[in-house]
Parts: sequence; C-alpha cells; structure tokens
Amino acid sequence: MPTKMKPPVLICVPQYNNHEVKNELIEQCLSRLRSWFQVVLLDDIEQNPNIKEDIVGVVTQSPIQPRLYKLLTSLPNVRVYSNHGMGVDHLDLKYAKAKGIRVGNTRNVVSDSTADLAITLMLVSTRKILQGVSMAMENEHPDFVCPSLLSANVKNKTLGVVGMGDIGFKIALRAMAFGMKILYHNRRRRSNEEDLVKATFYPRLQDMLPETDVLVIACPCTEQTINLISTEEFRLMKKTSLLVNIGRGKIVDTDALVKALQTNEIQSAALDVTEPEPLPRGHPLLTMPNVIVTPHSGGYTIETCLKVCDLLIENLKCGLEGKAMPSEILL
Ligand SMILES: O=C(O)C(=O)CO
Repeated sequence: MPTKMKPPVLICVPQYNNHEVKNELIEQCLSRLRSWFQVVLLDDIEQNPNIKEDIVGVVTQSPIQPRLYKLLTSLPNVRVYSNHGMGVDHLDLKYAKAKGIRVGNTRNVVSDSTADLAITLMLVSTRKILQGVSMAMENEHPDFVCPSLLSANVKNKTLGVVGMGDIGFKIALRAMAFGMKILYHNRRRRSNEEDLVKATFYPRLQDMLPETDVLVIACPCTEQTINLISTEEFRLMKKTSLLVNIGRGKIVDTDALVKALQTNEIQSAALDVTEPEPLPRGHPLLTMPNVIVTPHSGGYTIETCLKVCDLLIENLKCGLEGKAMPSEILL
C-alpha cells in the first residue's frame, strides 16, 4: 500500500533554518515535525521555488523579518499558520482571515519560563547584578557601601502588572513569594487570579502607575496596547521605578522610554522585547548602565521549547484535518 504523503509544512523560524546554530534541541524538534510533515526549510524554497504551491502549513515565530512576510503571501495553498510562541502580533491576521487560514499559537506553555525571566530581569536590575559581575571580573572588591552596587530589596515593594493573563498571573504568583504587594491593570477584572495573589485591580492604568515600584508589561500587543506606555505614563510613574517588558516592544513607546530614562523620570528598564527588535548597534537603550536588554528569550528553556514544539505540531495536525485546534486564535 503506498504510504500517504505527509503534508508539506514550511518552517519560518530563523533558528531552525540557520545551519550554524543547529543544536540537539532544534534537531529534536525538527525530527518530531518530520514524523508528521514534509518539513520545508527556507533553503529548500530557494532551491526549488515551485515547492511553494505544495505548502499547506507554516510554522511562524515573532519577530518575522520583512522578506519572510513577502514569502508568506506568496504561498497560494496555505491552510494553517502554527505559531511558535504565544503572541501573534507579527502575523497579518486580516490577511489570514481573508484567505481562510487558521492560526494557532502555543498559549500558556511559555508562561512559566517567561514569568521566570520577568522576575530574573527584575532582580538582576534591582540588585545591580551586571555591575557586580563586571567588578568581580575586574577583581575589584567593593567597600561595603560601594554606591554603584548599593541596591534595593524587592520585599514590600509594589509590583504593577499590566495584563493579568496566564503570564501576568504567574509573574504575580512569584512576586508574592518575594513579599511584594501586587496591583494589576487588565481589560476586565480577573477575580479568581486576584484572590489567589491578593492583588488590587485598577480599571485605569493611570491610577496604578503612581503606586507602582516595578511595572511589568505582560499583555498582548494589539491595536489598543501599542504605545500604551508613553510620555504621559512615564510622567505618572515613580522616579525610582523600574519598567520590565516581557510582552512586546511596541507596547512601550521607545523614544519616550529613552527620554524618561535620560531625564530620570524613571530609574531603570529591563527589556526582553524591544521596538525595533533587535535594537540596532549603538542604540541608546544598549548604552545606558541602568538598562538591561535580553534577546526575546522568554520561552527559551529546553522544557518550554519541547512543549511548544509538541503543541504547534498538534495545532498543525488538527488545523489541517479540519478539527478543533488545541490552541486556536479565533479570527
Ligand atoms: O510566546 C511568546 O510570544 C513570547 O514572546 C515568549 O517570550
């Protein structure tokens, strides 16, 4: 009996296509994908452009380089986008809807590692860990009260969470263990989560900002949240406050952030996501001692990557078979 052809799926995830950085984990994910699909890499398309006609599914990831946008719209028979990650703001959802393309994401499986990173960024920034590492590497041992290393406790400080979804909630849970007071702003009240972390709900973001020591951005990037944090919001924040962004770069107005840091409107920033992403060399945010930038690595743990891989495969399989996808974005 002839074996059934596996559906051709394009992998639009940069590290799966970069032969220099291939490692065991990527090989493992590719091998899981190959059990179900004919895996098409970007090189395969370059060598055989006709293959575009056959592709029925695409694995995507944020951010998408502009040249790949063009490629996505040149695949006439795609039926499913299966996103590696939770946020889908990098996809043209209007285009997908118009073309009847179903979209899946890996909802909730990235939450723990992303929440861990948010807390790490908060602690590394507040405890001036990078400055301490530089000193230790230079064999310098500071006096007990070395001003450049003197930092602050997070205990009894106030965390303001913007976006009480799964990631925001998991950040709040962790912060509660550090003895922080939790405030949150969300489109709608989340009473269950609120009770579990003893959080106070602020229907108006502007009312929460003056009360907050560490502001964490954990909401999705939508038309409503682009530049949610801009000049006016920085003006309302405490001068001693820290901004942590693990959501999306576009939620924070980059120019306003640079200005707020330069004029001491806020004290520091710790960013896993930026706009643009990556930041160009020499960008002010990369040169300030009170700013930490990581390369959008919230989901980059071995456990999370494997879970993401399994869920995106399930999304693809179900989507292509016309079944309910385990994590579908309703367009
Ligand atoms: O899952 C996502 O969308 C992320 O950006 C994780 O950092």
